[in-house]
Amino acid sequence: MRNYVAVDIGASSGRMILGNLVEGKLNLREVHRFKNGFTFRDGHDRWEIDGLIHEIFAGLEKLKQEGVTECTLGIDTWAVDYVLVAPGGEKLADPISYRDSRTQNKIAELTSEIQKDDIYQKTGIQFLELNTLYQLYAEDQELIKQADKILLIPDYIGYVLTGKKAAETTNASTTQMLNLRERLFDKDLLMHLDIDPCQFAELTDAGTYLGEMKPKWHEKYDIPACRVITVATHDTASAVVGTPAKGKNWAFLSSGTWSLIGMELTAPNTGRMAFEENYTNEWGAYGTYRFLKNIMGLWIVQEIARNSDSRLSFSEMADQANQYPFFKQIIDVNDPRFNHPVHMITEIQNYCRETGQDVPESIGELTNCVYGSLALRYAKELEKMKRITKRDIEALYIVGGGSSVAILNQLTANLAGVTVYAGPAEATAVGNLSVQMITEREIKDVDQARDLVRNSFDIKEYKPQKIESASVFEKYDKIIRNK
Ligand SMILES: Nc1ncnc2c1ncn2[C@@H]1O[C@H](COP(=O)(O)OP(=O)(O)OP(=O)(O)O)[C@@H](O)[C@H]1O
Ligand SMILES: C[C@H](O)[C@H](O)[C@@H](O)C(=O)CO
Ligand SMILES: [Mg+2]
Repeated sequence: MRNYVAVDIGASSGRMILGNLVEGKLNLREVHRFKNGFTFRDGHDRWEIDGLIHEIFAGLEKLKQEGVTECTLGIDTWAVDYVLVAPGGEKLADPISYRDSRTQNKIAELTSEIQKDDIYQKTGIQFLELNTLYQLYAEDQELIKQADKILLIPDYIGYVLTGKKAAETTNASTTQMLNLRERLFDKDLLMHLDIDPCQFAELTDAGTYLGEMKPKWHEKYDIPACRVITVATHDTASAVVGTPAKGKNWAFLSSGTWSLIGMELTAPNTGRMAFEENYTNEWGAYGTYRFLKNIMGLWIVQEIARNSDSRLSFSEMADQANQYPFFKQIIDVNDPRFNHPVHMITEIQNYCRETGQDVPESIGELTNCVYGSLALRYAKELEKMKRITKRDIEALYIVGGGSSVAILNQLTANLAGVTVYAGPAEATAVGNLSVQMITEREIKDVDQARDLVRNSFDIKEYKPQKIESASVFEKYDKIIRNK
């Protein structure tokens, strides 16, 4: 039996999951879980990248102690953030989080120098201030000059483990610097940022063998022999691979810190409506495109938890949210004020006060407000996607931690009028493992992987129930318009 290990590090948590194929089913076992998050250091919000790498070795040591002597390993993480690597291979600084304030107003500045439409036609990527393009535009230019390589987070971790540098395409596309037609980092954008093309590693597609674990790590840690495979290293791309979809007219919602709602296309859509609605064409595994929209997601719930000292678990917060009527308060979850406020609870309360709504006080009321507002935004975006792609959507597959929120799944089904299939919560890790198994030829392709997911996990179905939604959408539109 072959051992596959997924290292899946999201913005709020990381996990290492052992996957095995046993009698036609995918067996998962969580080996190690750890917290992730950024702290304010040296003038910016920074990730503890050394700490994350230490957690990977801790998880591998646990595996070895449990008798696993060899495995393949794939790494996926959140997008856009990078490490500047010196010619000697050491990092020049701890990576800065995409939520850092350094990119505020950088889209306006850069697009006063390069037309927004030009950037979109080159890259097909949504305009978000967190994109690598604006981070590098805001970066310490001296530090960039010292960098031999600019490696995105999962590529950097792969480099530390194996000594091999790569720029995996699903994650590289999130930089908003890949040229769709040339399938290279766009020369004009690089020149505008005064970045030498060789400061990026060679573009590498998901499903490529990267290398063995460096010998020095076997001297330092008692770990299995690992062959590292470059998977779909953008966590959302792995989540899409691990989505148990079948047929054609389906959409996905990768629901975690972010809610990424989209469709898997075989060609990018950079038409006028896609541009005006700020839809993105992130590259998917195996030549697909993830036509999607970033929605602020359960980050807002995470911050409510943090503001209330996490005295309730996420499931207790969901239970309490359920005790109140939905849509009593509605917020625009994508309002930039919710990106990184000093105090999320206060921010939500101020928003409700400013829009003439009752102010939510308890954790239950606040969580209720967020869930109702998310479900409304999901339904709105599904409608937009149908108009832009001229394709019907009959099913929405919700995967990730957010798929555990039954009421959110049901509200979404009711408002969108589509059947929602929820799970697996660890779809990202499942997609990571699937690409490893395809690369090792233990399974044939993504279709077979998705069949496997359907047969291996409990996927819950939420049929749309008839609700009076017209007034809810009217209230939503009025609040969003008048905010
Ligand atoms: N049992 C639960 N009940 C309610 N909400 C839950 C539950 N479990 C997880 N969640 C929600 O899912 C979110 C975490 O989802 P997930 O684990 O997919 O995120 P992540 O992988 O850590 O981060 P990222 O989205 O960056 O990948 C939590 O913030 C919480 O809101
Ligand atoms: C910035 C986010 O990381 C990115 O947009 C999103 O796709 C993601 O990676 C969610 O984990
Ligand atoms: Mg995740």
